[in-house]
Amino acid sequence: MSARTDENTAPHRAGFACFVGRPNAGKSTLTNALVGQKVAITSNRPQTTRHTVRGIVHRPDAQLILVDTPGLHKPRTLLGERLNDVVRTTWAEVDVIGFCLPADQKLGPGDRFIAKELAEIKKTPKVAIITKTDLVDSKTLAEQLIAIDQLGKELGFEWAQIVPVSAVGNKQVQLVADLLIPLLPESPPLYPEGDLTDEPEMVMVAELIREAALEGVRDELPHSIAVVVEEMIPRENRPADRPLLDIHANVYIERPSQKGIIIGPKGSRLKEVGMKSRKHIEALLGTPVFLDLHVKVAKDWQRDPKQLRKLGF
Ligand SMILES: Nc1nc2c(ncn2[C@@H]2O[C@H](COP(=O)(O)OP(=O)(O)OP(=O)(O)O)[C@@H](O)[C@H]2O)c(=O)[nH]1
Repeated sequence: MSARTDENTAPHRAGFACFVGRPNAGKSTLTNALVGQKVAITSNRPQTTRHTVRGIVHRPDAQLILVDTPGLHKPRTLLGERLNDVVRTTWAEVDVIGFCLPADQKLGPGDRFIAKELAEIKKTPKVAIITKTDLVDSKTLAEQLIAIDQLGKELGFEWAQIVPVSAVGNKQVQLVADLLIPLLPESPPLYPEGDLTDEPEMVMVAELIREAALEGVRDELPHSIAVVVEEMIPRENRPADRPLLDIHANVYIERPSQKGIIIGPKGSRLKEVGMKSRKHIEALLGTPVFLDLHVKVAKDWQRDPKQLRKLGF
């Protein structure tokens, strides 16, 4: 199959891009805005994107496959080290890297740490994406643009582009895709049209539950929650026009003392987590769902290689 769609038009391009940046930089939100459907986990807590989730932007002349990675950070646990490995492996494999920097925060040591790592990946074009521009005035934005340009120069490389965007305010979201696409190789489409993600459904369902469980919990909890979907089976003997999918999932925490926080008074919080995530799961899978959630303690799972494997890391 030729990469050219027509002799007079530009060649078809297809390839992989990943967004990097420190926790909370807005990577997941931008991925969702570009793909136009909720595929990556977002939350106002740092480091919630554990799995590599791909969203696909389909255009007549291009296919942009987005790989959403966890934030690179100083590893304190075995989980932290594994996450950083995932990030580096992803960087080395993609066609273009989008470095997300929030407009409302001055460049800090965290950004420099990532930028230095990026400078090591010489061959891959790097686009600086200034996120959350709705939070700042034009003067602050201009200063950020200059600072980012300078950062590249200090580290000995040029950004292929620097583009400001607001995923929440829906400003310049399409422009981000417009600028990334020319940096992709000429290639026919790599995925069937209409595919939004190739993440296994069970992992995405687990992410949705985890996202709901993270909402409004205390600071110490986010890194201690893992969700595993044990099974998803269509309920038997349902009328054809009223199917029901039974989903059994376990919410893992590290210490018995965390159980109360997740479950809430008389189970009220867990019920809410179930209701909220069920809505998202039904939207994702397009079928009514019966969600059965259990909270389990997996002692110190972040430090235990066997548990990590079991929980999918
Ligand atoms: N005002 C505003 N807020 C944004 C924008 N994009 C993201 N946010 C908020 O910033 C927070 C973090 O966004 P995420 O997309 O989860 O950030 P992330 O970089 O994926 O975070 P990690 O998964 O922790 O690496 C959330 O509360 C978002 O709602 C934006 O364009 N404008």
